[in-house]
Amino acid sequence: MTSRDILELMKQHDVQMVDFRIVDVPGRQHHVTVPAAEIDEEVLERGVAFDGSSVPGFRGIEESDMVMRPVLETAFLDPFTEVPTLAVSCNVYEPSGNRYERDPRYIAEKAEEYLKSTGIATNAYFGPELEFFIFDDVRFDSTQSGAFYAVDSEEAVWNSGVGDKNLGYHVKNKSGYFPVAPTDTQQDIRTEMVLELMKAGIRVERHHHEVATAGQAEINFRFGTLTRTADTVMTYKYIVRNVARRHGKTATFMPKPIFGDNGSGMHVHQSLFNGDEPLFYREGGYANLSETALHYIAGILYHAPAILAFSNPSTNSYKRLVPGYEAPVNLVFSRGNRSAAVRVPVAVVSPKTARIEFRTPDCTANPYLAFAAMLMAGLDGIRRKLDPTELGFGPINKNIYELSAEEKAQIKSVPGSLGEVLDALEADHEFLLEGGVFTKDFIRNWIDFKRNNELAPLHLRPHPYEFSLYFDL
Ligand SMILES: Nc1ncnc2c1ncn2[C@@H]1O[C@H](COP(=O)(O)OP(=O)(O)OP(=O)(O)O)[C@@H](O)[C@H]1O
Ligand SMILES: N[C@@H](CCC(=O)O)C(=O)O
Ligand SMILES: [Mg+2]
Ligand SMILES: [Mg+2]
Repeated sequence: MTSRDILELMKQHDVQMVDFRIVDVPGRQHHVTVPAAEIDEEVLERGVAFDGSSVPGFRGIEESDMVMRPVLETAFLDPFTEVPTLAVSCNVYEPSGNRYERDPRYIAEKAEEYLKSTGIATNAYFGPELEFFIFDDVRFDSTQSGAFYAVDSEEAVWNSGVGDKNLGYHVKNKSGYFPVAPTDTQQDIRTEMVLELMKAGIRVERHHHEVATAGQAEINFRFGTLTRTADTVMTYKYIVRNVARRHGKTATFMPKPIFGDNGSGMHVHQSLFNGDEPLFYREGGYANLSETALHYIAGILYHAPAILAFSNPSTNSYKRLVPGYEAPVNLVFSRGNRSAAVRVPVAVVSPKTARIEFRTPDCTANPYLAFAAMLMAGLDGIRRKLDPTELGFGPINKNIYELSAEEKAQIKSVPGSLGEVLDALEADHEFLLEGGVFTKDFIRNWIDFKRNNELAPLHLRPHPYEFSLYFDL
């Protein structure tokens, strides 16, 4: 897409505002809006200035002038604004014209460049599956679970069956995976989300209710290249949240909003291709995987404690990674098995769909950083020819939650806290520095940011559940 195409698109849709968006270091979008009358080819090329000192994770106040420059192929008509507005993702530049080293999008692009430079493959494909909850209301209730108590539509249906007003079919509370309406009350809102995603140019594959008893959803879209897929994740979250808001509801991607129910993950399917040639398939290999795929898996599992600092970067992430809720708790790989950190989907067995699924990540990840970190770990596995079995990562074909104590003792677990993974990243990050993809400054900044802004403040605050445990002691 060229600047001229954008100007043409603006004319066609009577666009009155252009919304320039960047992603901060933790993974939130920020924007600056410019009237269409101010937009010409030069502005689209040069970008717009902004104050970098106010963006979380960016630089200090002493050197705050920065520029956001649009990536034209990311443009879409924003369905949530009152006047026609074109939204576009941007790269961040220094006033000197250099790319800004802490821009997450730059790190993602560098990872793709690095992949090409290794000669291993030309493309890495990523297919993330984002799960989320749609709540009617979010309240605080320390007696329920010692946490925020979220009210969802299914529960509202359940309650509507109580009392003498509802004389019709009494809808029972949801159990199991994906029962049809009226138990599933969210089909229409998911469909509306899908239609908006499609209008924004995202190729949606399907949507469904997820396993949680409360209103949990999943909308799957087609895999793509690393940076563009991370762009899609940002647009997806924006659209999902704003369709929910349109209905007076709240969508959250928090990994474990409800104690005792399934959490929300962002499993990431991955494969490497050399041009058109898929590199992860070998008929007759374990789950029809090639040696390259096995080395890639070994790299991911070997560096998992460090990768999790990017793929599971919140204190809440570790409340999801517990047994019994389909979230992985062990660092092993397995064909078909959903209790393993790396699953090899075997339902589709063609060379083009041969892929691995890393199930650990969740949506609190900044997708640009998490995908880049996974690719770097997988490539390190390929470069060093790591063997997942020699390293003790399986394969395991049983339900890991149900292994005996002796069998479990042989298996490594995923780390249990944000503190642990930040320590792991501090000790293991050389593989991320290859090709200058991540910088030492970025990793230092990330660890300090997470420790100072999330871990330490949480540690200092009395937790609601402590009231239930200790208030009357
Ligand atoms: N070769 C490939 N490389 C990377 N991703 C791929 C490839 N082929 C398919 N995908 C993507 O993998 C994802 C598969 O999602 P799907 O929901 O089927 O996975 P699943 O793990 O079986 O589901 P769930 O975990 O919800 O049970 C989709 O985003 C799809 O586009
Ligand atoms: N919600 C589960 C995954 C369910 C699934 O396999 O789709 C998780 O936390 O990862
Ligand atoms: Mg799912
Ligand atoms: Mg999955």
